[in-house]
Amino acid sequence: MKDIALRYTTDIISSVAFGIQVNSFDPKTMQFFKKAQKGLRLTVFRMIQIGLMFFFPKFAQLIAGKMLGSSTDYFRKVFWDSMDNREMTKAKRGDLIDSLIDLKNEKQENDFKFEGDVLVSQAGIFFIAGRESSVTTICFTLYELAKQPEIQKRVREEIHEKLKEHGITYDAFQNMKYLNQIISETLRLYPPAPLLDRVCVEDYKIPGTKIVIEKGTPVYVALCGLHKDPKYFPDPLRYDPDRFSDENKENIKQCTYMPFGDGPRVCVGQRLGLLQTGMGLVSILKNYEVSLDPTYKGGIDVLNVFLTVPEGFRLNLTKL
Ligand code: HEM
Repeated sequence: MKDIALRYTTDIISSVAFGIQVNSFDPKTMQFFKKAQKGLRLTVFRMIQIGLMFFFPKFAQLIAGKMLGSSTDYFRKVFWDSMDNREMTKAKRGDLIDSLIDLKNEKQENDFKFEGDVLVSQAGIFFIAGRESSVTTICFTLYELAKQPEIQKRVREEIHEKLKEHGITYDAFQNMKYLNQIISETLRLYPPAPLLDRVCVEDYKIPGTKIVIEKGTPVYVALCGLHKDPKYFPDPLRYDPDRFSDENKENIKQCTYMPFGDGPRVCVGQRLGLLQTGMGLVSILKNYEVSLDPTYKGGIDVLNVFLTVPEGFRLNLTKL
């Protein structure tokens, strides 16, 4: 299941970030997917590196590896081929490549210049941040729906009704209220990027305590703890999409639910992330009933810095 979801999001994000069409399901055209899998493979070294980037960013620079691992040269070439081709043809696709060409050609005002690998890494971070987060959301949603067939039945009815009204369109997804509630509830229990990192910009006294967080102190927000705090989400371990119904979501306190972060550094791909997660789920749920595989034990990948399903994640799909 994770493999299918990865191929699906790879095809979408490669289009958005690198401006190219790939088909990761076709053995003849899956080189891009294979290179992504190889470059982004989570080795112990890579996990240490990601951990250092979060907790000791200065130290991480000393042992900096390449963001796209051993596939960096491949992705660099794909990126520049796409940029050069776009500049030559002057075509516009409304994707990241269009924006990066504009940035590159603008007058560069200060010390930070949009050139060379700085440009490549914008596509790289989009690709990394946008691919696996939706895969995680798709997988955990299907897992929860397999555990709760009545929720699955209700959302499937909605999907069929809205597809009949609107076809597979953005409007259809916008109108699938229950599906959107389901995705929100999955992101509460399983936030794919479970740690927000900030640096305190001025001394701050925590109200009602004597504790002062000094300017310059790194601050980490652990989303799993926040999203499962019974003060904000009663019976927090229960998967209940109705927490996000129109009436109930009014009661969610600001900054207690932040699967996409918050403030000026909020996730730039939030809408796309929701859309690709939603459409992935629609494609599966409209045609397949999802049930638990008795050999699969559940849980999360405990070795990963990000929150994701463990190795061997599997579900049964039955064609309707
Ligand atoms: C379900 C899907 C997604 C989730 C849950 C998610 C979550 C997050 C979170 C929590 C952050 C940190 C925000 C903060 O610090 O306040 C973030 C940053 C970011 N996200 Fe997403 N994201 C998703 C999808 C996407 C997609 C589809 C893209 C792009 C195509 C994307 C691109 C980015 C980028 C570029 C950053 C900033 C990274 C940086 O500051 O270095 N995300 N995302």
